[in-house]
Amino acid sequence: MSVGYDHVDLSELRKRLISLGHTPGVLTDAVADFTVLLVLAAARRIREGFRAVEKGEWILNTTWMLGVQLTNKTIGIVGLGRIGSATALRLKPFIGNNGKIIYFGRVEKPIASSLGATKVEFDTLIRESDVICICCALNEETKEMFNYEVFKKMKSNVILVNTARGGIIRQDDLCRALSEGMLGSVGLDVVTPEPLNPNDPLLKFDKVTVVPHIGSGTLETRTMMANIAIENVLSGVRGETLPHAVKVNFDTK
Ligand SMILES: O=CC(=O)O
Repeated sequence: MSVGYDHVDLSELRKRLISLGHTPGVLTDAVADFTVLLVLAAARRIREGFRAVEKGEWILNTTWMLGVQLTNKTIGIVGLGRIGSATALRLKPFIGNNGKIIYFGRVEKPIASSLGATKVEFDTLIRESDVICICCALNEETKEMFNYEVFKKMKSNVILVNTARGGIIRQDDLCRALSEGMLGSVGLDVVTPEPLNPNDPLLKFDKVTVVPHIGSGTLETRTMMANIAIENVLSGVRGETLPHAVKVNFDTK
């Protein structure tokens, strides 16, 4: 019951002629909402704020706990597909008329032009963005695409949010970059492994917010996903084509 299928061995399915169903389309809004939530949470230091209140470390000082405002900023979206474009659409009012949306990778064409989003090289995106949202699928091309060399090129106060798959970020490199003082703040709904060990080094950085892969976790979306999964299963047991099938390509020649 997921839209992503990076956890399934497609070549094994192909060999065994097993069909694969997934639940596309219905989680776009939930995940896009959640991506915005993480952008704002990271920009406004929500995790540190909660902690300060809980630990009695609330300081009455106007220069304390200052965050970053999104007005006029450049948002970089990696993967302007369904979720990426819904995220960009939601973030557009926050950046205002002088903000910019740039993107790299897959694109839903009509949306990109109506957003006024500009396609750029990956290198440009990571150098110029104030906020980077990872919204692409995990595959051979995107695996560990965010590594130490990439973190080094980012703005020192960049906000990095990943609601796609943990494997797109090389996590050891992220910890190294953070321990060397790089990056502004980070919001992660996806990590490696899941669940993350509570002693994982990633959790010691105040500026990293990790949540437990709940981007699609609304009652509405999970209900739609369940219904799609049920339709897939029923069609499967009846020997019919799955209504929401992953293209496994059973070409065996
Ligand atoms: O991450 C969630 C999904 O792929 O459904």
